[in-house]
Amino acid sequence: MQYEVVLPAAGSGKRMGAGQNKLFLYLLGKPILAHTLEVFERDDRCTGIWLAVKPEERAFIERMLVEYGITKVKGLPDGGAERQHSVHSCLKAMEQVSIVLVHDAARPFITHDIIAHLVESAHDYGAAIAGVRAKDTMKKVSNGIIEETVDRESLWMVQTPQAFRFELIVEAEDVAEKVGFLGTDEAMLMERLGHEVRIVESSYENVKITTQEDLVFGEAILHKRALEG
Ligand SMILES: Nc1ccn([C@@H]2O[C@H](COP(=O)(O)OP(=O)(O)OP(=O)(O)O)[C@@H](O)[C@H]2O)c(=O)n1
Ligand SMILES: C[C@](O)(CO)[C@H](O)COP(=O)(O)O
Repeated sequence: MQYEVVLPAAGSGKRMGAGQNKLFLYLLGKPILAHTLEVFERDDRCTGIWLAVKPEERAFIERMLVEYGITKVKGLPDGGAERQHSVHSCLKAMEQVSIVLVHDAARPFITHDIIAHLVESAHDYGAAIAGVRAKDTMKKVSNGIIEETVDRESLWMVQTPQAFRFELIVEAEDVAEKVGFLGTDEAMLMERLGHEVRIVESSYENVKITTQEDLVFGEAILHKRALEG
């Protein structure tokens, strides 16, 4: 089952505090963005990559594509003020496909087996997202006071990729834009329209590089994988 992937890469990395797009930071001698691009370049099921970029970073990223031999990129539309807008910008630029994946470019450790499971689930059910079960006790807090402990058995920490039948996510993004709804992931846009969204068990290694600590964890993951061969 083939798919195309949307990689939002137009963020500012404020929580990283690096003073630049965190995707340009290096892990083991390679930019985070290059690590992520290589995953999809090397996946035979991936027939196209769409990158949402900041206009002022487009030329730099185009040089990165050449440097790392990335040939599947079909377009680099302008990103938007919010992640959702960047994703929508890519969807608007795409031709109709069967399955589209939305994946944070800041998650370079995703693997082909999880992608394949997501694509299959999206084909069968319409929408499927990656996640892992919560490991810590989760509580609702208000003004520094515990309000409620949430039953951990039903809690998942949601990741990307998030995979969809193309027409379903395009409709959900269009409706969200029309009514001014802003979600923190694509699944929210589907849920609010009453669509069923399946979750696929992912890996705790599929971290989103967000703060400085994630760089340390990320290098450790790469070293571990290098030792595993
Ligand atoms: N307006 C935005 C915001 C985010 N992203 C992308 O969405 C992914 C997940 O976003 P996040 O981790 O929040 O990245 P940043 O927005 O850069 O981080 P911060 O919120 O700390 O500024 C990243 O690959 C980021 O580049 C994007 O394309 N457009
Ligand atoms: C989409 C996401 O990665 C799922 O956990 C997350 O919501 C992105 O949040 P961010 O603040 O835009 O990085």
